[in-house]
Amino acid sequence: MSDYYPIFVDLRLKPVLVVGGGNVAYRKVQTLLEHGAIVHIVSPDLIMELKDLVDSQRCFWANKEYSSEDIQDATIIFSCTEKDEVNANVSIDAQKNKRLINVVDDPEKCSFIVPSIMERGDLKIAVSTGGSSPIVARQIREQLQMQYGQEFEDYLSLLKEWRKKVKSGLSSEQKHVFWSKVTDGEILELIKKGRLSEAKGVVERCFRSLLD
Ligand SMILES: C[C@@]1(CC(=O)O)c2cc3[nH]c(cc4nc(cc5[nH]c(cc(n2)[C@H]1CCC(=O)O)[C@@](C)(CC(=O)O)[C@@H]5CCC(=O)O)C(CC(=O)O)=C4CCC(=O)O)c(CCC(=O)O)c3CC(=O)O
Ligand SMILES: NC(=O)C1=CN([C@@H]2O[C@H](COP(=O)(O)OP(=O)(O)OC[C@H]3O[C@@H](n4cnc5c(N)ncnc54)[C@H](O)[C@@H]3O)[C@@H](O)[C@H]2O)C=CC1
Repeated sequence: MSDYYPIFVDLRLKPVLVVGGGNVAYRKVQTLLEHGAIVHIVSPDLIMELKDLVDSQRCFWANKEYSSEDIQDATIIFSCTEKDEVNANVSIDAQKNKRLINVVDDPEKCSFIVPSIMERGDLKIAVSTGGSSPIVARQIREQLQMQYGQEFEDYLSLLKEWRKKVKSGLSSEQKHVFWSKVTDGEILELIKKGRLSEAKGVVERCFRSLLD
């Protein structure tokens, strides 16, 4: 049986607790903010980068050591301290309260782990080694970034634009022909070469030819 079930969670406006104010906490906070979470940090100190985020009101900070009541309504909790005992307490409290918990230096105490992620518009790829080697997860993410370039952003938004029209305007057989044609590589190649309007024209013509 596999340990971790992967899902993509909508964290926009959801309260998330981060315990600790060092480099690892900073890395987790950055990704959380990029995904719209409301981040509450509890730590007796913060590295400068986190202090800047607090000063610019991008997240909240309680300047204190962690205690059980800090959990409040956080749906997801990250324990990012260097102290085993503190991390263990946060993990116990989180599990008692049935919240999801990530303990950064002990996969055994985690109910979830964080993958290495890359985005190209609507394309999001998350890579995990199940904790076996975070460095390998990062290296694979870097390779994927080279393989899937910026062109995927325009490519996917163009395909998305057509989804509604195709859904209501074509039969299931025609749909199959349409999607096979527009995803056969030609459109992607044109976008990659910076010829987006030409690519749009090819899609349009493909749609029309199916209606004839
Ligand atoms: C289990 C997990 C728990 C969790 O954090 O969720 C975990 C645990 C640990 N990481 C450690 C070390 C490092 N981790 C990184 C980086 C990343 N770590 C991330 C995730 C995870 N790390 C989860 C498993 C992911 C998986 O494997 O699927 C990434 C993917 C995501 C993120 O953090 O946002 C992010 C790369 C993001 C990117 O660049 O894309 C680097 C720096 C680097 O490599 O750049 C180092 C230093 C080099 C080294 O020591 O390896 C240590 C040892 C600490 C020690 O020995 O002191 C532990 C503890 C242990 O394993 O016991
Ligand atoms: N999962 C991951 O991605 C990685 C995990 N690690 C591990 O993560 C841990 C943290 O690493 P760093 O951020 O570099 O450490 P750090 O020492 O810079 O930061 C630890 C932070 O925890 C705070 N803290 C300590 N006691 C606390 C308490 N009682 N309540 C609240 N906050 C408290 C400290 O004040 C400090 O801000 C280390 O144990 C390290 O081995 C390291 C690299 C990557």
